[in-house]
Amino acid sequence: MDLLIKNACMIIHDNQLNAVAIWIKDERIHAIGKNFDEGSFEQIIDAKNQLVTQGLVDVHVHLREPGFTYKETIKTGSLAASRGGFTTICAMPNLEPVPDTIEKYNQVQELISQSAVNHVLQYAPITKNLRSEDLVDQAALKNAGAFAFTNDGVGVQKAGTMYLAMKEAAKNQRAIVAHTEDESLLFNGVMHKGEKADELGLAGIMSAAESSQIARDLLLAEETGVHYHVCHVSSKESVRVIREAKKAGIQVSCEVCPHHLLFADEDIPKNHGYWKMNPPLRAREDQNALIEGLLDGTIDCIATDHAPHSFAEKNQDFNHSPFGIVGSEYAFQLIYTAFVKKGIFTLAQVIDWMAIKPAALFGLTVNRLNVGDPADLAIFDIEHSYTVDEKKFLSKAENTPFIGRELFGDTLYTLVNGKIVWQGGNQNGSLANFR
Ligand SMILES: NC(=O)N[C@@H](CC(=O)O)C(=O)O
Ligand SMILES: [Zn+2]
Repeated sequence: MDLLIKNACMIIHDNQLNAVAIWIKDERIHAIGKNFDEGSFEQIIDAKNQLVTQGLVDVHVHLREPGFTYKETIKTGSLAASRGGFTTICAMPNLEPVPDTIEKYNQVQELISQSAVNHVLQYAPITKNLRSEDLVDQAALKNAGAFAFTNDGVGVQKAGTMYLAMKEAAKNQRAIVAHTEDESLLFNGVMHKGEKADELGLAGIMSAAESSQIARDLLLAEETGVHYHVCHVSSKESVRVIREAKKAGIQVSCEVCPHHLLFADEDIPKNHGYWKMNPPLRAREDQNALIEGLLDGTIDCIATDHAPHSFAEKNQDFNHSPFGIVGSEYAFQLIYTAFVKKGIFTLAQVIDWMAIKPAALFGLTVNRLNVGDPADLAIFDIEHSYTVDEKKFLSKAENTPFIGRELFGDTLYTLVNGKIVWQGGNQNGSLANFR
């Protein structure tokens, strides 16, 4: 089918292109230009006053299938991501069973091929059952399609285990993606250690629980030469050690989550599970260090850590709720509203952090808006504002502190391989200067 997106505004490397047309044919971008004969297209999308971007890429989501389908499924999680403009998402392996053998990994792949509406790439774990003991067979899982290895949800507690995993991953040319958390430094903490935790009478998690394990891993990454990627960096010390490691030539990359960029612990209004996530919201200076880290290139990309849980699980206080918040459906909109509209980030930077860099880090195929690229695209009505309404979520879950927030940038369309997988409300905004 031939589809034309006309009057598109696109940002390519800081240049804004207005009123261009994108011709999509056979799942790919066939041509980009101005004067196509509209009569020869089966479908035409008029993107007047709207922003057309490469499909967004989220390297950190939890889809919960198999094992926890009451929280989310591959179908609902991938739909939620499509609504957010994501065309590729990378799913964490803290599932039941953990896909730590080829058989179990292939079973998840089969479920993905049956029900995902966008590209879902499944991570394989670093160790069997996510425990810091036996390594998985990386070479076999790589052959089965594993694009990277992670124990997200828990840290790899033993340095020796991490070292051996990194050595193997370097050999297999795969990244080690690390949730860093030294369990001996947790002391039953449920939120960031500081005044707010004291005020709420809750046990705190010190930043060093995260940053000390990053420091350990950076030296092991140097020793092994592996590509080491750090999940959801949350503290200023973590940013500092990663910045130093990059200067020293260590092959490290990292991601930050929207909630850590938008909030600090002092913003937590009450002792409620919708504010509980791992790592926790830290101090204002940590939040500022994360923004700085993105701007100076220490932090490579933005990832949501979409972590759905049931209402009953999350509608409790900090001591009883599990960690995690959902994020797929409004991540771009949060960043656009809080940072681009205020002139802190440019749209080109955000597209880089949410579409281009995350794909490049792991060698994933991505649309770069070149002719011949897969037609993975999102169209945002950038000036249309709406309120985050959990009742409209496509995710099964609604656990997020962003409920009720006013955001700009409704997702009008998400296209995967040239096929419309999400179509939103059709409000016309006005074409502002998107940068
Ligand atoms: N981030 C969270 O708070 N929770 C995640 C695990 C994780 O990403 O660490 C989950 O699986 O629920
Ligand atoms: Zn994690």
